[in-house]
Amino acid sequence: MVHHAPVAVSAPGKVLLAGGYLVLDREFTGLVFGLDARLHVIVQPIPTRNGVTLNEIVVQSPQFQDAVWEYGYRLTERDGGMKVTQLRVDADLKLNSNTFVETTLSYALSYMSSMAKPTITPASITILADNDYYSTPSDLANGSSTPPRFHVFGTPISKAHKTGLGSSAALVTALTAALLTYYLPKDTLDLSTELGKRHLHNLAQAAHCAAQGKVGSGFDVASAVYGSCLYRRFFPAILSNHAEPGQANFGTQIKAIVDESDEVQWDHEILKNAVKVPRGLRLVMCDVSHGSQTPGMVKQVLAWRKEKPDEANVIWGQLHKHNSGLADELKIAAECPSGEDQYSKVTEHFRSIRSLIRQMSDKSGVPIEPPEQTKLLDACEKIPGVVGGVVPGAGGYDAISVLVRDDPDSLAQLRDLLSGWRFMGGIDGEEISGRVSMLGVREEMEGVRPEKAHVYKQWLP
Ligand SMILES: Nc1ncnc2c1ncn2[C@@H]1O[C@H](COP(=O)(O)OP(=O)(O)OP(=O)(O)O)[C@@H](O)[C@H]1O
Ligand SMILES: C[C@@](O)(CCOP(=O)(O)O)CC(=O)O
Repeated sequence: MVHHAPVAVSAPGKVLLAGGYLVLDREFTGLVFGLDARLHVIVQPIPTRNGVTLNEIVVQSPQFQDAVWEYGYRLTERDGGMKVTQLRVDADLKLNSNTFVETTLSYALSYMSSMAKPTITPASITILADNDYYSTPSDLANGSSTPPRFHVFGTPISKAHKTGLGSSAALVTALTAALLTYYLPKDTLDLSTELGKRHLHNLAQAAHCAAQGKVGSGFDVASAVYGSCLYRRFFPAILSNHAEPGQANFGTQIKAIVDESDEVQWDHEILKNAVKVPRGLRLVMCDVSHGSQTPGMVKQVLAWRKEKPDEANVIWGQLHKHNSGLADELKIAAECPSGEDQYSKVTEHFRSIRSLIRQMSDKSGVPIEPPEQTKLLDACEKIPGVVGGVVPGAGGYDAISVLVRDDPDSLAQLRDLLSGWRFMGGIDGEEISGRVSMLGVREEMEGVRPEKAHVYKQWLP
């Protein structure tokens, strides 16, 4: 049997600071920051134990309850790729499945078996998420005890309160990268090269879209692979017409999608050099606990744009100008600091973006920056060290992002404001209330990266 050495890979979370909704259209770009909250995946040979069948991959996420998923895999006929099936399931299959893990396994194993015919040996996979992906109990959040490296939440994943940092995109990316690194020789796929990263990106986007059941802009997977960047999306048709794992020709199709055949070419753009944060500033993410995201926001905004293209396109154009201006001014301030008021243009762009987002909210009827978030952002802006803030991504009641001077005084003032804040809002006629907490995350430039597997020893089976 081929013996593979254990591998570990991590991928960052994300925040779409500017370009929500616009980035769905290839005409516009999104300013996306990778965050230093990472999703870690470790792959190792399966420990021998009774009952392990030949082709078995066991995945576990030890921070959560009932988070062990066992899969069998087999190469299918008619070039259908590798079929991955959950084992030992019973009546509660629905409760205990993990679509993102299962789909990523099917896509990555199918891609690999369509190429150099590597031996897919049984493996044990462990997923570990940095604590900020989920709201932690208050003793962790207020810093009264030293948080463990990986907090054990003790609930099923479905019950954990997500903070919106893109856990599924980071998971799919880190899992895909870990599987490729574990099973393929370095001369077939090397993630430290541009080509290796591009193949990872294409495969992770395909798996993430399939697991989500929709083709989004893909900014979250792009930043999980490449880190902070200015992102222009891919043409969606590249992922809307292929077979599913197990169906005829999936093997050839997924290989063409990942390696890019003559007919299949990706046209996304990743501009890493366009994104900088001046030394002395940092991004802060504030989680609105008990907030919730109104479903269908994207659908409703796009429906409004379709119905009133003239009205929407004026706002889209102005927003794009300020989104790009924000990225440009941050870069200028990072590269050539220019005295005390060096951030005044950055602040102006933040204010214009917020005002345009509120117009978008009014006209589309979608609470992208709802009044409660307006109050919170206005209060943050009054703190002297705050350069600006926005509702990131799709907006709504989930979170706000603030760019602030990275000094203890400014951060303490922001933390004080947030810890005393009581959030009251209404979603679809339902009253919600909650607290706001400052997450420990900040921007990070680096995307996916290899880690040392032995570091995770105490959390492995
Ligand atoms: N630590 C984990 N272990 C195993 N699976 C996980 C883990 N974190 C996330 N997942 C998978 O990702 C799913 C959550 O994906 P979803 O897209 O709803 O959240 P998200 O990516 O964090 O959201 P958002 O895009 O709003 O930031 C979970 O249901 C699970 O399948
Ligand atoms: C609204 C949208 O542009 C951003 C959604 O961002 P988030 O999931 O709220 O971080 C959708 C997308 O880009 O796929």
